[in-house]
Amino acid sequence: MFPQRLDAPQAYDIAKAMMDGFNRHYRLFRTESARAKHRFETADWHGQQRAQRERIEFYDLRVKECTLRLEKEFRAGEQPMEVWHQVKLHYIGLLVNHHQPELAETFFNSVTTKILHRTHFHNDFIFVRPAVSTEYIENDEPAARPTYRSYYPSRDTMHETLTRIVDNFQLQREFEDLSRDTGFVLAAIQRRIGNVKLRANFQIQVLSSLFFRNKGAYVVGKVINGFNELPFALPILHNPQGKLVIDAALFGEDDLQMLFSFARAYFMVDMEIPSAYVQFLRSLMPRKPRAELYNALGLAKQGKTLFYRDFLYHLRHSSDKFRIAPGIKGMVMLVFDLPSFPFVFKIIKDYYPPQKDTTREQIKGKYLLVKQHDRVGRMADTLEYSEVAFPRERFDDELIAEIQKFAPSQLEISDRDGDGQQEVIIKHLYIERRMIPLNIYLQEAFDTGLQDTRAREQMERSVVEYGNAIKDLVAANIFPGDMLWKNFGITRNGKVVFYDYDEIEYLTDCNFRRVPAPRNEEDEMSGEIWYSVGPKDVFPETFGPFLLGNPAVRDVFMQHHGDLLDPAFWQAHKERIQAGHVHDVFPYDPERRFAHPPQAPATAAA
Ligand SMILES: Nc1ncnc2c1ncn2[C@@H]1O[C@H](COP(=O)(O)OP(=O)(O)OP(=O)(O)O)[C@@H](O)[C@H]1O
Repeated sequence: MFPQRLDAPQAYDIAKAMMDGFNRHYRLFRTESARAKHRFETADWHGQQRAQRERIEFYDLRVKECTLRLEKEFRAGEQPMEVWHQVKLHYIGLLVNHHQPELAETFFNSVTTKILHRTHFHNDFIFVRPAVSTEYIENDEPAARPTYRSYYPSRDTMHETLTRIVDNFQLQREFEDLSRDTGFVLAAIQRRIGNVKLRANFQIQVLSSLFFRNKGAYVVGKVINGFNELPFALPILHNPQGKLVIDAALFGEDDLQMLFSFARAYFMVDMEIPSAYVQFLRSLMPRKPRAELYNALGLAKQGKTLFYRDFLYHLRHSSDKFRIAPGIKGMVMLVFDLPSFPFVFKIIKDYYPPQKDTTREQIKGKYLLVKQHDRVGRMADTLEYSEVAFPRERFDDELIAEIQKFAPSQLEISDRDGDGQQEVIIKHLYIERRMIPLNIYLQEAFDTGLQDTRAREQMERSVVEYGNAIKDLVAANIFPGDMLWKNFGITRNGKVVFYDYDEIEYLTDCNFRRVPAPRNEEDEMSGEIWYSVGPKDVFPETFGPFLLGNPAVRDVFMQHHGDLLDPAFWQAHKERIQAGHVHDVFPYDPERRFAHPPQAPATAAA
């Protein structure tokens, strides 16, 4: 029932306290994101990575703070439901001119669901659906920057305009030769658009904040001509002499999808109106769900909310059943999927075989490590949910039996919300993009037969990419632990991505050792490991027998990645990282990099 009067005085105060809590959160989030520019200018790479990691924690801290305040000042948990109903309505009122209303609604949900009982998790009390529109929000303050800027060059002024676009970001560090680089960009644009006639609406639109991640800053925008739009991104990096360079020009949806991939760390972007950024980015990548764009901007809680809404919507508009995911079953994770939906759901099992010496807490710790670490395009991001309810009739019986057997503590089948429908409630799960497991992908090639050119290419590409994936992880200080093919998947654009995190370690925590020479004949003949092995010892020479049983696979692997079987390779990377080196990660093919002429080495330290 809609209340005709908002007559509970404490309702406004609670709503206001909640809004203050959110505003404080966004202020801190934005300040940290805005500082990325200075860290980039001063080449503070460790600082940038630390900030990327720490910012992820901000949200939960602020939710906790706000929940405590509501309990302390208003005894929020004891308030009757009429009051809570009014709290939501007051809050909507406070959102009318807000610049981040969708984020503030999610914050409201996060706090409220900590206080109210599950039976009240519906639209009267929380924002199951958004109440306030994010369309056409503008910041009218006089000094406000617009979300994006438009430039209207002619053919003759294109070069100069491109230079001005980059100049307008006012980076406080010198370019090596900006005009030369914008010349490269111009040539790349011309290769794309050729000699087409420039229409009346010809323009370049550029988001007014740079996107920062690791050692890069990215200009993001689009070229519009008539009915055509060409998305682009320009990575700006430091060259070895410490001067700025535009490193490449990325164009089109595919390039941008790579840049904004779910397998990479989140960007730092100074945004007053995030929904306007998302809308702009969506025009560049229409197939990318909004949830993933919010994630990529570091607004992961919003990503999670939108993902869940998309998921419920998909459930309503589909009829297939959840099933055990195809592939080799995990020893620590129970994995299921819904064939019509491109994600997998992972539950930590209650017990594991003896070779998996781990605990639920340790596994959660590893997943958290991946979330906070630079994923370098090689580790899938996961969304973590608790108490997720699914309709029972959508579950395959075999899957229920599997969960009952391996993860009974995580399963409840009941009608918790009292609507007469049985639900499967999973206490804790991770959700991640579904990929084709690499073992299945390779098997497809073997089944077709390697005499077939396409099958052979599929095999070769997978093996080369697999090694590249491991090398990228190594450069990012990650030892994947379990490198079997089944723990890697192929994404839509053919990239190999790792997804089995329970044995992951920092490279710098591992000891890479050579297998010692046998002491005597007995050692040599023994099928057992006769030398002592510490918990963090790794013997790269022993990887071969597990991975390279197939001679064709072995040939390709040894040709491109034989160094992965040499302890010296791992040790050298470990030492580089320990010496403070921060690797370069290019979210594009190295061939795309502009060929900058080599510079004389710097005389002073940059
Ligand atoms: N993102 C994904 N896309 C597709 N399939 C997946 C995905 N994640 C997991 N799987 C499937 O589920 C299986 C088990 O997943 P995972 O490797 O995460 O579990 P695990 O218990 O950690 O495995 P292990 O026994 O190797 O430690 C995989 O072998 C694969 O077949």
